Amino acid sequence: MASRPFIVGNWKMHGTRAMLSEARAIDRAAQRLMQVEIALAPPFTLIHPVRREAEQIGVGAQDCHPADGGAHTGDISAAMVADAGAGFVILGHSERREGHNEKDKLIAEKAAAAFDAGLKVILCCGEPMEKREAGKAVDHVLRQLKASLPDNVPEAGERLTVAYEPIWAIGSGEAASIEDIVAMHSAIREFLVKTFGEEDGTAIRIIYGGSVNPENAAEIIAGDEVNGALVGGASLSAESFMNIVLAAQDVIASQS
Ligand SMILES: O=C[C@H](O)COP(=O)(O)O
Repeated sequence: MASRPFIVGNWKMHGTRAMLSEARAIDRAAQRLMQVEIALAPPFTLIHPVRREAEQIGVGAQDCHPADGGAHTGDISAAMVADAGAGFVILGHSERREGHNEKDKLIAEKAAAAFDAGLKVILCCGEPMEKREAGKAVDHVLRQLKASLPDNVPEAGERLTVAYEPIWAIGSGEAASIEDIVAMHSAIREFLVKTFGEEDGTAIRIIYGGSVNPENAAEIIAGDEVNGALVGGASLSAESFMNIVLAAQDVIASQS
């Protein structure tokens, strides 16, 4: 695990302004938990309000369009989310790959646009159950990752985070086993070092997502090559999200 775990709450399509009280509570609690890097990715409509309310935590978007602007009704560019106050964008989430038929090439184009706009990128990858059962999970994830990366990743160690999210673990209440998580993260690390060189390849954070909750967070975050967590359902209440952050803080304390 890295010295400073990265815990990101992905609110998905949840949240109206009533949720701002949760963001405020998370931000207040974050002041006492500086050993953990905390961020929220609310829906587009809440990026600016969350940024205004929360000073200690990172704020990001859940998608962006690959073009700078133009006739794309309903879409939002990377520069627009940056202007709204986002510092990063989550790309390649399986819910976008499946629900919006997003392919690796488009995701790589979105990532290039995000980097150009000065954003950091959390790039998601993960296998469906059939691939895991067929013993092809690692091959599938590495192929997906390779194809979803843009040709140029500026300051990769600092600006790229990889999120490993096995599709079957998302929202199922059934996280992957720690052995499977560590094995996949180690394979991803090897790929990143090969692709970006020793320095950047070891600095890129690899976080795990898929049914992380306050009960399983410590075991997952303490895993080798696990640098944090991408949390969906359990990030919707400040209490459960901060219990995950506290678990990460305890892991750091126990290792120092
Ligand atoms: O982006 C977050 C992941 O899809 C995990 O969601 P979950 O924690 O609800 O399983």
